[in-house]
Amino acid sequence: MRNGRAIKSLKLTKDNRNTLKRLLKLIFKTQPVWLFIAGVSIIISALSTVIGSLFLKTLIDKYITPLIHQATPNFNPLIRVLLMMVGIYVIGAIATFIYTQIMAILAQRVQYNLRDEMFTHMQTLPVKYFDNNDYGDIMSHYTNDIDTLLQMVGQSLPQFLSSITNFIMVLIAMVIISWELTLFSLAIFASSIIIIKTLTSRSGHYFTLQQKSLGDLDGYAEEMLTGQKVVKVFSHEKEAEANFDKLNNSLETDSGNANGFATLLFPIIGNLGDLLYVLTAVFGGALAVGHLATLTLGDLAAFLQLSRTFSQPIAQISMQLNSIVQALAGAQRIFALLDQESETDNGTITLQPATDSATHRKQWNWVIPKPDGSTSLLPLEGKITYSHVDFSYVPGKQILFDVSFNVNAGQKAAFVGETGAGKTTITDMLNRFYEIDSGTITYDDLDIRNIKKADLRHAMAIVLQDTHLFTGTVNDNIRYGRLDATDEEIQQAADLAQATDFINQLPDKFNTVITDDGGSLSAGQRQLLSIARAAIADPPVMILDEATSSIDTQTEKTVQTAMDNLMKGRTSLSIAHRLSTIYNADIIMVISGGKLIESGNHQQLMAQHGKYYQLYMDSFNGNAPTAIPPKTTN
Ligand SMILES: Nc1ncnc2c1ncn2[C@@H]1O[C@H](COP(=O)(O)OP(=O)(O)OP(=O)(O)O)[C@@H](O)[C@H]1O
Repeated sequence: MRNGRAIKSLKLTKDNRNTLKRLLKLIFKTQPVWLFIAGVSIIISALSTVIGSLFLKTLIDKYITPLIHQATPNFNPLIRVLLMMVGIYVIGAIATFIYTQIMAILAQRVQYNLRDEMFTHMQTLPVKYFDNNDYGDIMSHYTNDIDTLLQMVGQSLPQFLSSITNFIMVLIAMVIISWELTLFSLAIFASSIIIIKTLTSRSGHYFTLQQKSLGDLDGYAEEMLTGQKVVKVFSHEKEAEANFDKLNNSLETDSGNANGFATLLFPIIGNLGDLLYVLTAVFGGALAVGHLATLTLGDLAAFLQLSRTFSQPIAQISMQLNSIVQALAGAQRIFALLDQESETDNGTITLQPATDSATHRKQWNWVIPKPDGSTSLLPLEGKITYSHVDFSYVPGKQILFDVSFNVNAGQKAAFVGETGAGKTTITDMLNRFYEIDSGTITYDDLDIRNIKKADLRHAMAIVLQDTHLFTGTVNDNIRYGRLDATDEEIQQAADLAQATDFINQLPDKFNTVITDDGGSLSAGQRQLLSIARAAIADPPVMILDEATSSIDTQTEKTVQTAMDNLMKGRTSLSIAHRLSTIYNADIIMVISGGKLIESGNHQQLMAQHGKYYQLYMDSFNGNAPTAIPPKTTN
């Protein structure tokens, strides 16, 4: 089961209690003063209910009953106390208004902070996290989980606290009036609690299933949306629909069960309240009539009123517990994301710009700290060396075996090999998306583990097979490579990337807004923009994953020219899917099953008559050109 989906049992287990504690701490940290005011308002609101009910006893015994025996009753004292009673309830209503408003605002604040914290933390997570969790799942933290949490902090939690406070105060007031009647009510209450507990634990279980089904459905819908073209191309619409129906059905069943239980709870508990009321009235009447307890008419009326308000919080507590339990599932998933370990970085070597005094060209230096606190400088050149590199994504399933090679600054290196051989994995090791198991990788003879990750990544640019464009103008998308690039530099990068022609045909040229990951552009055009983006970053090392997507021959030529331009004067590691593009590479490395099995230039490898020779002949269906293009260097 994947991390994001690992929802644990939702009974109020230790884990759940810890989540609740952590959440309460978070709420407290957000606005302690307002939280305190809300707490006081909850107490005032509960007090007004109790005092109002107790007033009923005084009202009946001291003001109404004596009036019955008076020939000319004076209603003024009665009106006075009635007004006082109204005053008490008004104060209670104001207090309720205050705490509900405060909690609603507080909930928004908590939600805002959590979203912010989640997004900030997400930026620090290693690529591994995104490789191992699907986007739908991660997205649902920002939508469902946060929403249920908002509901909980804004409504369920304050209502729950208010119900508990009411419950305690009402209980005290009931004992003051009659301990016998209170004991009787408590006995009935205890039986209700047992029933409620059974129901809520069942419903908690179903809510967990519901959240999980929702995550599955979201994940699937997202996957189908992003892969919609592939679904259509392979005519898998029916299967996609059938799978969706399956997930939708299980969501329906799970939410049916969860909500069925939740809606079942309210009437059951409501009726328990009525039962309590009737039984208390009968029992209280019997006590009074049988003179078994000193109960006045006022006592009985106030007690019945209290027992009414006593059963209400019970009904509410159980409902609110349901929402809280449901929100805790979301909170647990959010905290699980926040607890994901950030990418660690022990690198101390950094990059620093320097201007070459002779050429006035901007250059970069590695700044290497020394034990005595001083630093030494080393020019950034772009020499890459792998020594005996082993790597596994998952422990026990090794992908790279003893990979060693050297690419000098300015050289072109190309990786070839069957699909899944490990070409992309080799290049991913250089920017430390993953850590190698053993061996070393050096950049300008510096172990990359000693270089700060941000600076290491700054020292190279990647043009991926699947380009990603952000919503924004063409300018913005190219500038993503270097945020301080001027418009003129962007123009030059676009020229280098052969992208100017097509950009000028767009409605607003460089200011045309691109949406939907550049959906309105062709695969080749998207590739050219991503080449321009890499060109503007202008690092000495380029990693190029050649596009496998079918682009027409003319565009392919343009992309190739753009790539060649990009490689000029730099070290390049390219993953070649078409052998025709790598004749003039300085080193061609043949990868098979995670091992480097042959290396050399085109002529050397052809002369070996090994795997490369075979691949080359196969790619021309045995009709390889007899004259092999001569090796050229830039
Ligand atoms: N994130 C990952 N987690 C686990 N295994 C992975 C991951 N990425 C790749 N692999 C596995 O590593 C192996 C090498 O994959 P890699 O993408 O490096 O091959 P490749 O030679 O670049 O293939 P292609 O030419 O198809 O792009 C494959 O078996 C692949 O399934």
